[in-house]
Amino acid sequence: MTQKLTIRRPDDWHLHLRDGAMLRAVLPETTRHFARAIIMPNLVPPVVTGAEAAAYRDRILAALPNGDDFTPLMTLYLTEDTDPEDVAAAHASGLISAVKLYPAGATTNSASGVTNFDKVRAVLERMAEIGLPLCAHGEVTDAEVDIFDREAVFIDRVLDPIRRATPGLRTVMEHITTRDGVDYALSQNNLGATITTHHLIINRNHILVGGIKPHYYCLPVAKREDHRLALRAAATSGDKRFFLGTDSAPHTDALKENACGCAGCFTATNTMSILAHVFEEENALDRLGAFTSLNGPTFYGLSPNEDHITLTKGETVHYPDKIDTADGPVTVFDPGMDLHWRVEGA
Ligand SMILES: NC(=O)N[C@@H](CC(=O)O)C(=O)O
Ligand SMILES: [Zn+2]
Ligand SMILES: [Zn+2]
Repeated sequence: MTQKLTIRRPDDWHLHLRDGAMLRAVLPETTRHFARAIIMPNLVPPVVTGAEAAAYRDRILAALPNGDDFTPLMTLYLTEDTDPEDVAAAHASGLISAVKLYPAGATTNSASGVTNFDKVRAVLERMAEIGLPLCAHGEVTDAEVDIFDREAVFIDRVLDPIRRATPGLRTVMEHITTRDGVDYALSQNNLGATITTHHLIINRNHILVGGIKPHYYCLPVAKREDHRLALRAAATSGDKRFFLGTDSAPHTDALKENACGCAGCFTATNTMSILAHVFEEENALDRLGAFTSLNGPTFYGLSPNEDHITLTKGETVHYPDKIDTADGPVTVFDPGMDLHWRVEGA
């Protein structure tokens, strides 16, 4: 008997679409399955003002494949010069859904991020007043902190102090990668945590054993197996604090397979197949829809999508190894296993 699973159309609560030729090449990979996505603002230069977010939204809409129904949910990149009034106006007009915090230097295109958190106090307080969520890339950047500890240290030194100092600030811990992240999320209210597809699949051995695998390198870097298991338990638990943010982050092969390779895994293409596989392994197929389609809208105060998708299990599903772009090929994340779930009609 063919196994079938029908869920509400999913959304992606953390997505990098880039711009120009890359945007045009990767956008269909997301809009094929997803109805909405939180669009990351780490372009070069970053999307800082409401006017810049409006222009970026227009470029995304102009690049949409014919007939695809997709809503980009825009974000602003928080800098030490961000104007609370501009943020509030962008929120009031319905243009933006969140503000993104990058500690300066933490990840790809984060040079304009925050170093001195006192300088963004007024913006955070305004956001708490108006109910606008803060999405945080949760890693400290101090040279003396080991890269595998940077998420846990961020929670203690930055996130928890911000939340105590700004009661009511709705916060999303983006792409959590540790048991510490899961435990902190479970201890809080008014807080969500996105989990990526790839962090449910890989641990740090996948990056480093048998030769360095640049296509498994992303930030926050994958941690040891115990942390991956904690993420799988959280994602498949149904707990409303956890939802999908693929963090699908395209970089060309030339930039990944490089002496100083870029961080980011490109998972838009095969994410739904991989997630169905993971949830089936965890005996949690009945909770896939909560993770991909219900918990995110609940956190962001939106309705779940009205329409549905159906996944069927059958023969091995083949995805392209690479997506062609005018800038060069982008490698699709390899989960290292055969996939059998496919989204019907797509
Ligand atoms: N996750 C990544 O490894 N890379 C992201 C940035 C980010 O989400 O931190 C990117 O923009 O390439
Ligand atoms: Zn990030
Ligand atoms: Zn990201």
